[in-house]
Amino acid sequence: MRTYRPHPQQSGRAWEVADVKVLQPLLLAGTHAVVTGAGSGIGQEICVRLVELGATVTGIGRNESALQRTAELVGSEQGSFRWFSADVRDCAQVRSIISEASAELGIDLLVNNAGGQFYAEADQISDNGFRAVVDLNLNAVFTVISEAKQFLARRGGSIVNISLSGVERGSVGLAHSLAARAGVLAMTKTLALEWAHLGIRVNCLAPGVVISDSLPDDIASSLRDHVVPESVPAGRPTPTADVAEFVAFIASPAGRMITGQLLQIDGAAHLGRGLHMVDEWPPAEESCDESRR
Ligand SMILES: CCCCCCCCC/C=C/C(=O)SCCNC(=O)CCNC(=O)[C@H](O)C(C)(C)COP(=O)(O)OP(=O)(O)OC[C@H]1O[C@@H](n2cnc3c(N)ncnc32)[C@H](O)[C@@H]1OP(=O)(O)O
Ligand SMILES: NC(=O)C1=CN([C@@H]2O[C@H](COP(=O)(O)OP(=O)(O)OC[C@H]3O[C@@H](n4cnc5c(N)ncnc54)[C@H](OP(=O)(O)O)[C@@H]3O)[C@@H](O)[C@H]2O)C=CC1
Repeated sequence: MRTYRPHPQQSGRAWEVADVKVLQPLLLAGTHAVVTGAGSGIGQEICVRLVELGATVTGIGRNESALQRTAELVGSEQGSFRWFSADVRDCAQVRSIISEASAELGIDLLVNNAGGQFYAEADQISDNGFRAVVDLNLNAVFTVISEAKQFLARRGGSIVNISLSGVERGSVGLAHSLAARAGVLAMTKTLALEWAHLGIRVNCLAPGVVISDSLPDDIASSLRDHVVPESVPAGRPTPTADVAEFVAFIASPAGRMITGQLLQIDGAAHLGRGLHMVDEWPPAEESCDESRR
């Protein structure tokens, strides 16, 4: 099987640095953003960058010490960060937090980033397992958006739903998650239509393989050593900073006509052989023969 490596000219330090900041300082001054899953990984990076660009950011997640860590990471010279601990699947908690955080400020940007799944082939996913993943990655997104709508409508805000690269195709081990994310994509396009007259824009950003600090070591090394070389034509993972910068761009005036879109930030992974997030894929020939008997 062919494996992918980064272009040699791009392997030097200049290309590797996480700092891809291209947006103007204080671009988002005076705006209020709500970010779910703010205590780690992509969500944490988004919070740090939005505050740096001058936004007031409200972060939501379950783990208080993780959210506190994000609060410590954000600078204090530009915007500001406060956080609420909540499970995004809990409608009552979401309603009360969104109202408290946004009654005065309204919402200019909502980032639905909280999400995740386990990896299993479809016949290893129980009804409850399927339901749990759809609850987190689809139903909770609708809940948060519904509660935020009245505050987004005040000044015409923007919604960014963090999706998964490959959402329009398939990837082994992700039937539940891709079903949920495909639902979010359909919802994104529909709300972009329904709410355009309110000035609300709705988009999906779909990272490819992101190896953030929050991943357990064994998963991080499996992604780095197997999934990226085998599945990402660009031969490199997607840095969290690239996702954060694009979220800020979409929220800025430069994004004012961008709505109903899916942007896959993935080094062409969605055009490649697909992700195989389970061991032993394709199955050994014996097991194919076995199943034909
Ligand atoms: C192509 C282009 C490139 C595409 C490039 C794309 C790259 C993809 C890489 C993606 C990376 C990420 O998303 S990074 C995000 C990493 N973080 C996470 O994924 C963590 C979040 N995950 C979770 O919290 C859990 O997995 C989740 C199920 C969603 C929610 O947990 P809950 O506490 O609600 O649920 P639980 O009570 O634990 O479990 C509910 C049911 O799920 C079952 N379940 C749980 N884990 C299971 C497992 N490993 N295998 C089978 N079944 C499992 C349980 O047995 C239960 O079913 P019963 O026994 O029947 O009751
Ligand atoms: N890493 C990757 O390769 C890719 C990730 N993605 C997606 O990007 C998003 C962020 O992932 P990433 O940063 O990598 O992973 P993380 O696991 O670091 O981030 C997920 C965040 O969601 C929060 N979260 C999970 N469940 C809930 C819940 N029920 N209520 C509130 N918050 C919740 C977690 O915090 P807490 O547990 O404290 O609640 C955590 O901060 C996810 O949707 C993920 O699926 C997409 C493509 C690739």
